[in-house]
Amino acid sequence: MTVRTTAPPELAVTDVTVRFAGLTALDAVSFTVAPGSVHALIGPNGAGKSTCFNVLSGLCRPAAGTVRLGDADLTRLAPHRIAALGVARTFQNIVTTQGTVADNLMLGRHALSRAGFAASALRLPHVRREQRVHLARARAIAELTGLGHHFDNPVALLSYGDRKRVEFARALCLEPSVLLLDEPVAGMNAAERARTVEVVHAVRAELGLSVVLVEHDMGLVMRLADEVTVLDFGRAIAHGTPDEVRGDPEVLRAYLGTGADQEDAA
Ligand SMILES: Nc1ncnc2c1ncn2[C@@H]1O[C@H](COP(=O)(O)OP(=O)(O)OP(=O)(O)O)[C@@H](O)[C@H]1O
Repeated sequence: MTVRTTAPPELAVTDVTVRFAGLTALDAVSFTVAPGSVHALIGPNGAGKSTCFNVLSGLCRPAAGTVRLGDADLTRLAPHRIAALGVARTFQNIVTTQGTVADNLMLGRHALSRAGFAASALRLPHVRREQRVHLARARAIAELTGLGHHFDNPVALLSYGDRKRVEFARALCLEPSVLLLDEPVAGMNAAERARTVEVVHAVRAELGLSVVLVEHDMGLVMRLADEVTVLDFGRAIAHGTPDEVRGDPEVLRAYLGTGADQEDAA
């Protein structure tokens, strides 16, 4: 497995505002994802977490504000350009069912392939060499994400948790410097959740990338995140370590004013 030798660039979100008709879904939201860190976005339903992910991945264009990855301005770029600049994402509700694990991971490598359509169709020697390199890398990513023994298996035969991790591994196959994980454990049982936490730790340690996480499972957020940004009605109401935001009065108020059930309330 290749280990990143340079830190990924900082991801800086500055004063991002998104409006849908009369509704301000994000209101001058700013936060910074430190290189190599896990940064969680949390908040009650409708707080603007998905909208924020959609801005980061180019699916939603902000009315104002900027998103920068190091020196690159990602604001308003098309999704494929943002992916090419090193920001990959998983989707909350997409669970792959077609092809083998290898097929899905090779789709993730496609954007990195230099071979043109004609050369690929003719299976020229340099194309076959390139394919072998991509396949070896896809296999290494499958090992890292706990899917190595399933590499040649049809995805449809895997458990739900493994299928969700195929989506995760496919995003890693883009060799991102920032990975956007949208509810990576939604719908998983306790064992699958624990496994996913281990995999995120392993990926981060091995690949050194930054992770931005939207997740309702507060236990997982507390175990994984270095920093947390709390959104409420489109505003960033708190930033800090998991312990800092857990004790923040405004955060407790946002979560129905109790705070007692924080582990479940988000
Ligand atoms: N395409 C859209 N058109 C109109 N309103 C939208 C659109 N997408 C989101 N919204 C609204 O923007 C606000 C923020 O929604 P968003 O989905 O970003 O919140 P969220 O924090 O991800 O919520 P959840 O935890 O329920 O997924 C909500 O009031 C939502 O109804």
